[in-house]
Order: sequence, then C-alpha cells, then structure tokens
Amino acid sequence: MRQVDVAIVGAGSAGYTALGLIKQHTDSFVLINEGWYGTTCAKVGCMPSKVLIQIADDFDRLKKLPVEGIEGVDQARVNGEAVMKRVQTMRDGFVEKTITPWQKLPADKNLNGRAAFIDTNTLEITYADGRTEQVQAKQIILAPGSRPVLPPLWQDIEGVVTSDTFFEQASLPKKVAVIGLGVIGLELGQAIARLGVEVVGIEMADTLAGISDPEVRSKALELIGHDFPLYLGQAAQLESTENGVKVNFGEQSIEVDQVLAALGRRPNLDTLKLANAGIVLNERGMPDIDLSTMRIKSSNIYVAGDATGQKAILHEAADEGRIAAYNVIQALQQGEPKHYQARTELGMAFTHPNIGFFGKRFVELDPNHIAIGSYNFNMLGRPRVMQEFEGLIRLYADKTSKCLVGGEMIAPRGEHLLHQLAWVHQLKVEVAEILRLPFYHPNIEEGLRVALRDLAKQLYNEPVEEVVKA
Ligand SMILES: Cc1cc2nc3c(=O)[nH]c(=O)nc-3n(C[C@H](O)[C@H](O)[C@H](O)COP(=O)(O)OP(=O)(O)OC[C@H]3O[C@@H](n4cnc5c(N)ncnc54)[C@H](O)[C@@H]3O)c2cc1C
Ligand SMILES: NC(=O)c1ccc[n+]([C@@H]2O[C@H](COP(=O)([O-])OP(=O)(O)OC[C@H]3O[C@@H](n4cnc5c(N)ncnc54)[C@H](O)[C@@H]3O)[C@@H](O)[C@H]2O)c1
Repeated sequence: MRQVDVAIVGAGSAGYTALGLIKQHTDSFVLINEGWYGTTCAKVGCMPSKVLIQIADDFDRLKKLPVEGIEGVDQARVNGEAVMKRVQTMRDGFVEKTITPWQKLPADKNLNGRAAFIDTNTLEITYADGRTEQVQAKQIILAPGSRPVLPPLWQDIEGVVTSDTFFEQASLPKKVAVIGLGVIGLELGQAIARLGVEVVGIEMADTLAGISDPEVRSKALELIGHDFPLYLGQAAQLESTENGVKVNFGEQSIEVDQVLAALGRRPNLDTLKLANAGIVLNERGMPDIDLSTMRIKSSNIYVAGDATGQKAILHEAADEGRIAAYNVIQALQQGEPKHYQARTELGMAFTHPNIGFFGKRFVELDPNHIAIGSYNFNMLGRPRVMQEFEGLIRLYADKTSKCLVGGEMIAPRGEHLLHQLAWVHQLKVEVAEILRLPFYHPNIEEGLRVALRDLAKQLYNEPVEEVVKA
C-alpha cells in the first residue's frame, strides 16, 4: 500500500490552494480527484455564469442608449447559439488555466478516482475502469465540494437542468421556470430573461437571494420583478408532459420547455464513508468541524471549501484550504492546530442592480443596540447619468462602538460598495472616521456617504467633522 504524509481529496479551489502550500513543505503527498478537473468555479460556476451575465447586461444596456442619442439599437438581436458558444469558449479558457497545475503533477501523485475511507488513515480510490487502490496518509484534507440539490422525482424528468448542465446547452431555451431564487436562480434567471427568454421565478421562501432586511427585500422584489415574474412562498412540483414540463405551484401551473432547478447545493462528504474513519455525524448529517482550524474534532482529517456546508463561495473555499494546509503542516511537525479568524463575511449576487450583504444580516441584529442608515440613490448625479439610480443601501452600526456591524443592499455597482464596506468593517473603523476618508465626485460611492451620514446623525450627538484634524 502506498504511504504518504498528506492526501488531498478534491482538485477544486479549496484543494488547489491547500496543495500549493503542502507542496512547499513535503514531496510526500497525493491528490485524489473524481471525474473532471477544472474546478466548479471555472467549469460550471462563477465564470460561465459571469460571462452570461455580462452578455445579458450588455444587451440590456442597449435599451438605455436611444435617450443618449444613439440610434439603430432596435436592430440588435440575440443569437442564442452564439451566446452559448461565447459562454463555452470563455469557460474552456478558464478551465484550461485551472487545469494546468494539475497536469504538471507527476502521475503517481495525481489519482483520478473516487476516494472513500477504509479507516482513519486509509483511503480507497476507485477508478473509472473499476480498479481500486489504497493509500495510507498521516494527514488528510477533504475538499470534495458540493453538488446541486435535485429531488429524486425530478431526476428523470426531461427538460430539468441544474447549473451543472445549464451551460452545456447549444442554444438558449425559449420558456424556463427557475425554481429556487437563491443566488444561482436569480443570477441566471435575470440574465436569460434579459436575453429574451420567457422566465418565471418560483421560490419556497418569502425572499430573494437570502435578503433578510424587509426594506431591501421590497426594493429587490420591485426591481428584479421588472425582468421576470416572481412567485414567493411557493414550493414547486413537476410533471413531465409531451412538450416539456408542467410546473405546479400554489393554485397555479404553467408549462415550460425547461426547468432550471436552483434549490441549493449539498456537501459531497456523504460519498466518503466517514463512518469507516470513526467520524460521528451531527443532526445535520455533518461531522463537527472546528471552523477556526478546519479540523474534524480530535482527528487527522481536515475539511475545506463547499464540503463544509458553510459559506459556499470561492474566496472562503481558498481560505479554508489555506487553514487546513497550515494545520496539516503543523501536525506533521507534531504541533497543535492554529486557530484562524474568518474574514468579514461578504456575499453578493451579480444581478442588476447587485444584491448583497457584509458582516451581520438584518435578521441577526439586536434592534436595541443598532442604528440604521439608508439611502436609495434617487438624487445622486452619477447614477442618474448612468441611468441606474434605483436601489437601497441599509447600513447597521453598533450604538456603543459606533462601528459598522453589517449591511444589506440592492445597489448599482453594489459589488464595489460591498467590498469597501467589508474592508472598513474588518478594520473596525468608526462611522465618523469612514466619513473622513476621500469620496470622489461624481461617483456611486457618494451614495454610500449619504447612508453613512444618515447613520452618523443617529450615532453622534453633534455633527461629525468630515475633515481630518492636523
Ligand atoms: C452557478 C454557480 C455560480 C457561482 N458563482 C460564484 C461567484 O460568483 N462567486 C463565488 O465566490 N462563488 C461562486 N460560486 C461558488 C464557488 O464556485 C464554490 O464555492 C467553489 O467553487 C467551491 O470550491 P471547492 O474547492 O470547495 O469545490 P469544487 O471546485 O467543486 O472541487 C471539488 C472537487 O472534488 C471532487 N470530488 C468530489 N467527491 C470526491 C471524492 N469522493 N473523491 C475524489 N474527488 C472528489 C469533485 O469532482 C471536484 O473536482 C458559484 C457556484 C455555482 C454553482
Ligand atoms: N455570486 C455568488 O457569489 C454566487 C453565485 C452563485 C452561487 N453561489 C454559491 O452557490 C450556493 C448555492 O446557490 P443556490 O442559489 O443553489 O442556493 P441557495 O441556497 O442560495 O438558494 C436556493 C433557494 O432555493 C429555494 N428552494 C429550495 N427548494 C425549493 C423548492 N422545492 N421550490 C422552490 N424553492 C426552493 C430555497 O428556499 C433557496 O432560496 C450559494 O450558497 C452561493 O454561496 C454564489
């Protein structure tokens, strides 16, 4: 049996980041990956979705041009085949870049098969041709990612796609029900609607993209509702028909060519036979992972990325891969695991306008200790010039420390505002100090300043001096 210091399961973003650090420390490692290489992000996630969104936004922008004196845009047409070709070509480029480091690994370190535990230190690898091999490792990093949730009854219905299959299509569909209006459903639903696909959105919860602030929710329903009809509080059921799929929700039903099931993602740990390694699962069917060390409690096994079932986003997957690798290196040197603190939480949907949050969400606040500042962009110069002056920022600050604790928004160029807010949140800068930072004119950031000023009025007894004392 092969013996190594470290085995990494999963060649995704978390596994890749871990591998980069492990390689610097030891040559005694294997990487085990089932199926294709190229990462979820590059192949079926962040990147193809952003290509599609870019095309949709560019096309939608044309609607704003006649008022600026640009004529002839009504001649523009969407060629669905060319759109999907562009998405696939760009995607293949991103995948190629991601695969290169794996291709450079020697064959005996790069095992293309499915891993599962035999015991605490032993993994069995099953290859596509049915062969098996066992590897014994002192330390193990599990980074097997997640997969789309698809109810068993939906799996055999023709016309049901998930984000794993959506980008493979030769052309755009004609009529689609997007079921699940989380980040994936909302991003893809809005993009295809803007490209002329008839879209209906159905969501079981009473909100979109996890928004918890009631005012941001209302604004999002209004603005996203311009692109396609949204039905909230409805769990959909499907039936196969001769021409497509019948979607039943509440009292209604519609027939569509395609259903995009965007019901969330499930961690892939359940395929790894963790019980053979003596790992006990909690009531959520997950092992107890210490998120400050990424170690499964009292074991030689670490988990990183979507597999943790926590924050299924790329920079978090990479950080978790880093933390797992640092601690594996510590363990190989007989050291105790080091504890690391997560960055300020940040989440965004690349819808138009962008939807997102940083720090704490509204639902997590204690209203007795919080002041809320807001702004809706209506009167600001630059958004008006851009014809993108609708949105709502809501910022939450602690009345005692006078620092931001979080915020939610639907805002033009919100992706940038959210970054700036997450940075000052992580650096624990007081609201008055943020107002003393430079704000260029004319800019979207001036909208942030209006919301901060609104907050400052509630936090301080006197007007804030918005200049830095010499
Ligand atoms: C449509 C979509 C859009 C997204 N957009 C964004 C975005 O804009 N921004 C953002 O931050 N995040 C986005 N994400 C999320 C992001 O893609 C993921 O958080 C990230 O890719 C997770 O990386 P990972 O390393 O955990 O898993 P993955 O990249 O999925 O890697 C896991 C690997 O492990 C392999 N594996 C699984 N089980 C086994 C096993 N038993 N044995 C061996 N190998 C195994 C898998 O085959 C896979 O290769 C998006 C996701 C989707 C689906
Ligand atoms: N921009 C980004 O960063 C980005 C983009 C896409 C995906 N992602 C990541 O991928 C993860 C998965 O995305 P997702 O959108 O699939 O998951 P999600 O958990 O965000 O949303 C799934 C939605 O489906 C709903 N739902 C579940 N079952 C349903 C049913 N039967 N009928 C109607 N609605 C139902 C849920 O209530 C939920 O709102 C996200 O958590 C996110 O971290 C990130």
